[in-house]
Amino acid sequence: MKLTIATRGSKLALWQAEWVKKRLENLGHEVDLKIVTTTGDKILDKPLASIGGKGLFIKEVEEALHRGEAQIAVHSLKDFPTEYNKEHFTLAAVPKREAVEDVFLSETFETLAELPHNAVVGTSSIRRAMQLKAFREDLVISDLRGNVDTRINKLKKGEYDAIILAYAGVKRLNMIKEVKYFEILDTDIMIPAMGQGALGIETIKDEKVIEAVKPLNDLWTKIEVTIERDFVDELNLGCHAPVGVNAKIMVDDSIKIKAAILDKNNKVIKKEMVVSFDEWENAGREFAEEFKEYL
Ligand SMILES: NCc1[nH]cc(CCC(=O)O)c1CC(=O)O
Repeated sequence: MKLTIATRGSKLALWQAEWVKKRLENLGHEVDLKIVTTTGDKILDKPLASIGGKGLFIKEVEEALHRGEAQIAVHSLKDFPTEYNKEHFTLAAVPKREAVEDVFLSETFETLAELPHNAVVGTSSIRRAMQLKAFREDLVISDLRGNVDTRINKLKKGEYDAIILAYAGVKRLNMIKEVKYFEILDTDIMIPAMGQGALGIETIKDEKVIEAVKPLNDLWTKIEVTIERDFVDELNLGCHAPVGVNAKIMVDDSIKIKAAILDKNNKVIKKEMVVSFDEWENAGREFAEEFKEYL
């Protein structure tokens, strides 16, 4: 069928929309892209958490769906709020997740541990900042906004000793080679954001459209990200809040969940839980219970 995908215009968003377009075309559909500019794209001088948090990269894209200009929106799942317009739209498919980790990038230092005392690390994410500080109290966190390519250019200009980004985004844009040193950060040190590394394919509530994108869904990824999203939702936190959460289905089918939050005294609280596969549906909300007393 004829389908239009609404997407943001950043290089990463376009790469992701093109990725979905190609797969839908392989399934025999005819696909166009419709590019939309969002509030999150326009305001580049403030940390995202300070401009209202939830849905900054979503609103204008959903408006294009409302106006009938597109039936599908492709998002970085990480930026897709747990509370969205479920009356009109649905998260119809989550493709297989890319690398979930964050990555350390530097022109001068090989690893995070080898950074000199008081080194300046660029990130505007409180999730990353709180975990960096927990790992190395001396590190100086400096604001860094912009698209993935903009942030890497700022690193190369020498404004930071290192920066932290989602590995998935850097990989998709094939930009690892632009930077001298990179280190994939173990999720024990840097717990990723909910849904990090995964795409969210949102559609209008039309059976034909939903059926068209369903083959792109990866059941394992869907289960992992559902646990992560339930966890964040249960704690009433947005996607720009100080919360890291990662669920991973292990080779023995058990599920390992890790999370870190910032408590009311600005201390990082970190816990891990292992559940059996058949408990996955309640796992995210149950795990969240263990964090409620700290918020
Ligand atoms: N917050 C912006 C954003 N949204 C998704 C990604 C990367 C790709 C992904 O996690 O799927 C990024 C960049 C980053 O955090 O480095």
